[in-house]
Amino acid sequence: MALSGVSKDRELRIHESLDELSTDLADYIAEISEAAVKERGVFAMALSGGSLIGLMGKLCQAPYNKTVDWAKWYIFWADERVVAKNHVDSNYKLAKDRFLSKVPIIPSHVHSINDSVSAEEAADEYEFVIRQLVKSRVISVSDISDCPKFDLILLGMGSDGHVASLFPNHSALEEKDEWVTYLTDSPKPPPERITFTLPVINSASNVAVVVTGESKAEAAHRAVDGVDPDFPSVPAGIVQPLKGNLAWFMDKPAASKLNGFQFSE
Ligand SMILES: O=C1O[C@H](COP(=O)(O)O)[C@@H](O)[C@H](O)[C@H]1O
Repeated sequence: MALSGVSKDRELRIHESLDELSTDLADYIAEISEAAVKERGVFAMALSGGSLIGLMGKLCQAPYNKTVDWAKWYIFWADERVVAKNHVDSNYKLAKDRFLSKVPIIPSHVHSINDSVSAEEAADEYEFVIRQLVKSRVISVSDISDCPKFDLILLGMGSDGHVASLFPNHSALEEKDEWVTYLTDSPKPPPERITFTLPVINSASNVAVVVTGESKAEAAHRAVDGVDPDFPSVPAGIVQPLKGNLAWFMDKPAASKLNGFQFSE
């Protein structure tokens, strides 16, 4: 790793290259899955879309393709665009093409949204599915928030600082009662989306935020370097698991505007 450090309970893992970041991310996911399978017998992970999925590519290669206990994996989406599953904008399609089709995860363990109903119905149905899987303990439950406790939630971040489909100044950010909410006016196309709410994200055992590229440096600075009344934070800055671990994976361009940290080589 190029640099590592801790800031306000966030572990910062800053890498020289995308290749190095991908290897570290694959190691991190494999370790968390192994620990979850040992402790609970299953591993429940929620994905996002975007650049994150390409950066997970090493999980499809040796040694992980042989060492990971794929049959125990359950896959969810922290956010999804309400489009057909074969649509170019579908987060499911991206994950299927680049990751799920290359590893032996059991198809019935892959829980994607219903793409043939409205965004509101898709969010309600997805929350219902998650509630059933909490009941059967495929997904654990938080002892402090009454929310599902995913073993791992993987988030990307947009250059505006959004995570999942929680955008700056959008009312979905304030949703406290639902586990899954919906948008019909996403500032980034497509407009119709479902998203995990902040209480669900912040109830996970582990959350990783994966951020690359200079276009995200300003938002990463806002999120990591904290809140100042004249310098508002962004949704990524409010991701702070109540009891879980938070790790930020960055390349150097994304980390180039961070300040105030002690890094060790
Ligand atoms: O719209 C979305 O954008 C974010 C960030 O995507 P990236 O390509 O800039 O990494 C993604 O994490 C989210 O899941 C997706 O729906």
